[in-house]
Amino acid sequence: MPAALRAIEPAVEASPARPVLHARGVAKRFSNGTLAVTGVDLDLRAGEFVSLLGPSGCGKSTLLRLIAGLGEASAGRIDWPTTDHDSHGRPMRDVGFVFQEATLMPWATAQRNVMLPLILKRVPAKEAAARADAALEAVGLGSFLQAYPRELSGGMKMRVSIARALVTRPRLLLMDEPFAALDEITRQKLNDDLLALWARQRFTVLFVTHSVFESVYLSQRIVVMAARPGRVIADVATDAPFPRDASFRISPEYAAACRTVSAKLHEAIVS
Ligand SMILES: Nc1ncnc2c1ncn2[C@@H]1O[C@H](COP(=O)(O)OP(=O)(O)OP(=O)(O)O)[C@@H](O)[C@H]1O
Repeated sequence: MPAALRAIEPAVEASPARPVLHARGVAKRFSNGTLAVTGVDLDLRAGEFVSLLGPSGCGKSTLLRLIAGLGEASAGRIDWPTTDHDSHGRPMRDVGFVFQEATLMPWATAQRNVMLPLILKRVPAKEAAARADAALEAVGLGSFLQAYPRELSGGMKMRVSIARALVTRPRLLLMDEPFAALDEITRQKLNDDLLALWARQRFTVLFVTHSVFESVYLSQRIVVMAARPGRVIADVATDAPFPRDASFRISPEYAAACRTVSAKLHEAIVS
């Protein structure tokens, strides 16, 4: 296996049966009284690509943040059945997070940005640099290691952000509308490149989007949420085989899956 791929190999073997996350009855009420999500059940298995789809305000980001440990659930449980626990019995969540904004350090090169999570884990600088270079190569930025964010396009910045999230080989990659701010052509290219990377590495992905088309193109399962209060109303499997490419986008199978998911999204909006 080329070094670039080995460097961001996931810590978990891809196995469709191996559970990564098991959430039951998860609720979050904020201090102002807003019930952002309630009664959420969600299972993720190793190597799965799952999308969370729903209208604005249905609690997609809140759920992602709870899974990442960036906030406590008000009720319910989020278990990590195959994850080690620390001495206080807390799960070592081991997630990578990609936000809608690339959130790069503007004063640092692409390489230094991607090294950051490794440096925070006290990985020696030389090893961190080598792993950052390999991760950047894997997202197609091998020639931009020393570029600063201001020298990169929006799509390239997002690639750096993905490399930074994957460089620690997380058990679960959480992506919160990562491509929403990009133009359609760049977005489709990044969809393709993300799928190609996922096919090689088989990390587990939970991907938040507003787009039916994006969710159907990328995912094996689409979890549809409704708002007020935020809750899961459907879990739709998309059986089309991988790899998926431009021909899938114009296939009857894709159109049919988009219709099914659109109908669920419509239910979510009117419910
Ligand atoms: N920190 C907070 N304090 C109070 N209410 C919040 C907070 N964060 C989110 N909310 C509310 O919780 C609900 C769910 O918000 P959330 O951002 O999770 O939804 P979303 O589906 O990700 O929305 P969008 O698609 O617009 O990003 C909304 O009503 C939102 O206003």
